[in-house]
Amino acid sequence: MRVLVSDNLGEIGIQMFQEEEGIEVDVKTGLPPEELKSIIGDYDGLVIRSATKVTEDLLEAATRLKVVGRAGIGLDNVDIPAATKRGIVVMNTPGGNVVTTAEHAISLMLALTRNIPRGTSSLKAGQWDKKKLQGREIYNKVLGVVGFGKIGSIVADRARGLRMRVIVYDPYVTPEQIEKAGFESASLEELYQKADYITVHVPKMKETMGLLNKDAFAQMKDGVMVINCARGGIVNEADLYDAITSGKVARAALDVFETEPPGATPLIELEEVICTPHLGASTREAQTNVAVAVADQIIQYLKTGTIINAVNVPSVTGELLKKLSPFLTLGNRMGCLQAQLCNEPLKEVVIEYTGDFQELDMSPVSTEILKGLLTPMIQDEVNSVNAPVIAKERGIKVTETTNAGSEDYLNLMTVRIVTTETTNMVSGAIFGQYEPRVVKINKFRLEMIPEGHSAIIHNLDKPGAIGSIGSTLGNHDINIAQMQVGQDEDGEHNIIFLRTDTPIPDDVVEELRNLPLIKTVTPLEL
Ligand SMILES: NC(=O)C1=CN([C@@H]2O[C@H](COP(=O)(O)OP(=O)(O)OC[C@H]3O[C@@H](n4cnc5c(N)ncnc54)[C@H](O)[C@@H]3O)[C@@H](O)[C@H]2O)C=CC1
Ligand SMILES: O=C(O)C(=O)COP(=O)(O)O
Repeated sequence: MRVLVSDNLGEIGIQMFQEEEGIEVDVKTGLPPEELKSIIGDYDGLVIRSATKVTEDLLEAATRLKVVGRAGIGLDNVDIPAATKRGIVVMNTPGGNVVTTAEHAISLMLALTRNIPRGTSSLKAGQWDKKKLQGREIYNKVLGVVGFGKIGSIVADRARGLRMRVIVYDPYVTPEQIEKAGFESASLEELYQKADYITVHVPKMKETMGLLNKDAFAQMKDGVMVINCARGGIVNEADLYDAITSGKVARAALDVFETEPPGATPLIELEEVICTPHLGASTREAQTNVAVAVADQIIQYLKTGTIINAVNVPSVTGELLKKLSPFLTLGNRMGCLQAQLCNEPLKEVVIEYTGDFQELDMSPVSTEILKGLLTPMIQDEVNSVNAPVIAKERGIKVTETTNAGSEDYLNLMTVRIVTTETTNMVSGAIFGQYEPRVVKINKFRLEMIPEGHSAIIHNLDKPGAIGSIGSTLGNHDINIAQMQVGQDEDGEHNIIFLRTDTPIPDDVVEELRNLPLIKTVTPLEL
């Protein structure tokens, strides 16, 4: 497995890759997009921070890539839908840099209020601007925190320690939760009207781009100060420039920019603006945390399939993986069996878990069923990341239900598929601890080991039918490894499941089909 680190990663993370048997790591930072594209096809894993842009164009060349790991939080530089479509897991390391980033927001607020950058540069230029650089206290001032997630809540807590009055707006956190944490919950309008300082801590998304714009500034107090340590563009830069030059906003502190690096823009050149080059997460502690986390997560995924902190696929911890492992195998085989039993356009897949599944997150098994089902049907490479997306793209409705009781089995999985022509049902269970069995195909009960070269034969339940199958295969030197006969409820028909040591060639399948008591023969590869 080869891993490429394309942005600066803490040395400890690189060492972890180097020390891992079976993993080779290359560090190539600051590559122009075309150069990165020319080498990405050689790698199974990619480690990034905010500089590398993981675009659809790059992913097109990433034929081997299995995982993108972001040493940090924001994933706005990754085309997540494009990665998902290609079956690439995208993971970040939430939590590792949140204290550091919150401390940076607080540092910027204090530096802004007390003119620290301007004091430094004027003193270095030989001046002593005491009067001009008078600041103000933050004590008892109102801080409006927009976004009460991991970083916003730490900023609120630190500001409380500085004896500020903190008000919070976050539409996805209940007022009770905000109040329980000891802060005042506010609407966005109230926050704009009351705050002396506004700091944003929301992700960059369609809904948050330009959140602080012309209309928002118009609602704010005169002389408000604005801090953006989240993402460029959440505070609209052109509108901020106008709000500062018109005197509405007194000052602003920016760590992030609409384009990075931004160059010398009119906004940055304003005396009222202080800025840092996306330093929010840049401390030794945070970079150690995120480097260790990303290296650990990527190693675990590449070596064991354990998924931690992925944003485009459910997490599967080692423990869950162990518990689910037999069901994953069974699910894949059941999907694969269904695909071969009815190869007509799929409309719907209904997955039912009956029995002792209540405590388990079965979504990875459902994905594995879809993977098994879609793989024989389509050309594209289907995997456990993109199977649900491919199903959705093809207009296949997928539903999953979990029920408590099963009459005959401790755990029963049923996959019902609805095609344009028919409905087909397959049920499976785990025997003992690990043995997958298909136990029902529509009305037929059986106990079939779903693996290898197999065939399903429908025949009339009359003497000689089974013998004729055995002799036909024998005549062609095909050894039967397992044979199971299930009887239809009407007693007239049988379903025969055969497992053979070698595949049954097409001409032999045809010969079987022509036997007098045989109705259908479906060869299977499971
Ligand atoms: N400057 C830097 O170096 C760093 C910047 N960041 C940025 O900070 C952002 C926040 O990080 P975390 O706090 O860890 O994320 P988080 O996911 O814990 O919190 C985000 C919060 O924003 C809230 N939110 C979403 N839409 C909102 C809206 N329209 N209005 C108000 N609130 C809204 C969510 O409910 C959530 O509580 C990241 O997405 C990243 O872009 C993160 C780390 C370092
Ligand atoms: O973690 C984040 O979201 C950050 O913005 C940190 O960015 P960086 O890793 O310092 O380029």
